[in-house]
Amino acid sequence: MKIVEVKHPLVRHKIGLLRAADISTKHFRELAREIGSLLTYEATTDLPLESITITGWNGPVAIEQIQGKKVTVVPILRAGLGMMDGVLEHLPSARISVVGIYRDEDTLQPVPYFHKLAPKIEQRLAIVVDPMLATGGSMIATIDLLKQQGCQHIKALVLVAAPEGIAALASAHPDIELYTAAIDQQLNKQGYILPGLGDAGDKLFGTK
Ligand SMILES: O=P(O)(O)OC[C@H]1O[C@H](OP(=O)(O)OP(=O)(O)O)[C@H](O)[C@@H]1O
Ligand SMILES: O=c1cc[nH]c(=O)[nH]1
Ligand SMILES: [Mg+2]
Repeated sequence: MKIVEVKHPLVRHKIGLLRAADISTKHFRELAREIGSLLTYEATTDLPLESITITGWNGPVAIEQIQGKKVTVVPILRAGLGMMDGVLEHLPSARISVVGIYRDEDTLQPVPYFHKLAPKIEQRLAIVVDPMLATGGSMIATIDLLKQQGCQHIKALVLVAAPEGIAALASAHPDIELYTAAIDQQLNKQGYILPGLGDAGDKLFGTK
């Protein structure tokens, strides 16, 4: 599995701000969206371009545009919604494929409860977004679902990844690419990432 821990100073700065215990809901949301945008910039460096000729101010001019491959953004509910607008800043025409999965607090197993995928998903690049890759169970279940529907080209964008989650994801889906703003130290006994961000969904939605 290709793993990219983005080292850009803007990303390093913003992920540091996200770790503050007293961060406001507003600031957490802003930073999650902004880092989502910066990760998208990194994750799209290999999108193929094609040349076309258009009419410019002084006649025909050759320009480059991203080739026809369609994109779907896949937020994993709830917390993935916090990164979705950052992706759409760069890919405003992308279809959205919503996947609802929560992690059972006791077993740490992913529990699917909803999905509504974009049409022709087998022809699309899927950019899956979720702030936290902890055990990896939620991301693996989402990618299982996308592949069952025929999706072949998948990139995952997360804010913080635990080594345990990276290993599990690489074992289950070695063909995908993972972009993360930080690889942290470990999981605690409750399956939370250390030093991590705490509960990203609760921080984004103000539910605690
Ligand atoms: O890698 P895992 O061990 O599966 O854990 C990570 C998952 O846990 C969190 O979601 P949560 O279950 O809290 O749902 P929420 O987004 O609705 O808060 C997070 O947003 C991931 O989806
Ligand atoms: O650290 C973690 C792990 C799972 N889910 C979160 O929101 N945070
Ligand atoms: Mg949560």
